[in-house]
Amino acid sequence: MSSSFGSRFRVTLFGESHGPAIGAVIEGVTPGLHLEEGYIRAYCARRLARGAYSTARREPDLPHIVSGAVDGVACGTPLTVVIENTSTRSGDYGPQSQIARPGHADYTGHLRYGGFNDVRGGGHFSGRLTAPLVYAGAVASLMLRQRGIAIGAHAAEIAGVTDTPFDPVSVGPREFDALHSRDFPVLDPAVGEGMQAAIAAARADCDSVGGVVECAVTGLPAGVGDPFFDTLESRLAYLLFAIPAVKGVEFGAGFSAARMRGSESNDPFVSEGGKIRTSRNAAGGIQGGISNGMPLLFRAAFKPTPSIAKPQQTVNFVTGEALTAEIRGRHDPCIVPRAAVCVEAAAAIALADLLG
Ligand SMILES: Cc1cc2nc3c(=O)[nH]c(=O)nc-3n(C[C@H](O)[C@H](O)[C@H](O)COP(=O)(O)O)c2cc1C
Ligand SMILES: C=C(O[C@@H]1CC(C(=O)O)=C[C@@H](OP(=O)(O)O)[C@H]1O)C(=O)O
Repeated sequence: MSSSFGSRFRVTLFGESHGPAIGAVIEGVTPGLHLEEGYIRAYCARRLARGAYSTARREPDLPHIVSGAVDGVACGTPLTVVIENTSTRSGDYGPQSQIARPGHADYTGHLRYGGFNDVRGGGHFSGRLTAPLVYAGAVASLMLRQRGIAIGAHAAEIAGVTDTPFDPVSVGPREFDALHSRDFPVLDPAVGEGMQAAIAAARADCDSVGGVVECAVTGLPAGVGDPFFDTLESRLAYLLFAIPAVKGVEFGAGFSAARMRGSESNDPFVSEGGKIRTSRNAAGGIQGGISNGMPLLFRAAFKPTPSIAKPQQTVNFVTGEALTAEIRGRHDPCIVPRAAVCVEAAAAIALADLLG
């Protein structure tokens, strides 16, 4: 069983998409931390379904704190947050409960839990579990903010439409603030229009599209991370791959470094006012698994949403009968716009755990 992560900042997720509630138990919160309601509300709101590019399932996702805080101040003891599921429509899953939705976790979940898993809405596998993940990320971000660490993410690519990338050397809180104030998380709003048109076209075709989230962290001191098994990349990737539908993670130049020469991939060192920096940042701020003081930069690839209305070949995994699946329900035609904050949250949790 592993719905828990971390040792110094530990997050346990619980619940299913169509149960009464989902939530998190968060351990390692700094005693006395002010759980700023406005900050946490705005942070979590970035994950809410909205516009024509999200699922039609709409819920306020109000966090109810049931332990670990008094009058909005963390006690330091386990902080438990409960978020009600208020818009379930389980009838969409009744007749298809034994049908393996291509791309979803119905079949593997059935194998892993001997058929006792809650299949409604993907149960514990659902992207819905990112609501408490994001709440925990908001708390972690408040802790990181006290250390001058800031995190921002944007939809770098959707259906082949690309946003302006972060400047790998100078990216900072100014870009993050702009992103956090926008409904659609892109640096260039005109690009966002193109992305939304591509999502609408896929939806009209009973299909879905994927994309890439780019994330940056600034203010992280040099020297964080350990070889071999606790490298900064490993710790971040571990959390990023917990987000449903993430299929690839790269740091800095990532896979494109495989096509560079050493002279392009190496970041020249410079000394500025007694501080050592690099004049480029192909390393994404990490060398030898340890932060070098430059912005951390990484990208997470999201596959297209698996539940699509287009007829697909599959089987009933109990009887073995061949079927054509025509999936009903309220699904995101693209996960990426809502997932940018999930990537920020995953990074915040990983870093809060590393920094202790
Ligand atoms: C924020 C978010 C929303 C998602 N929305 C949907 C959805 O509406 N329909 C769906 O089939 N999958 C959705 N997913 C993805 C599935 O949960 C995921 O593909 C599934 O659990 C299988 O896991 P895997 O893709 O990592 O193998 C969403 C994921 C996230 C992070
Ligand atoms: C509800 C959310 O996302 C859900 C994630 C999801 C999935 O299969 O991952 C399937 C859909 O839910 P359902 O089929 O149960 O209506 C999405 O709406 C959410 O993110 O809050």
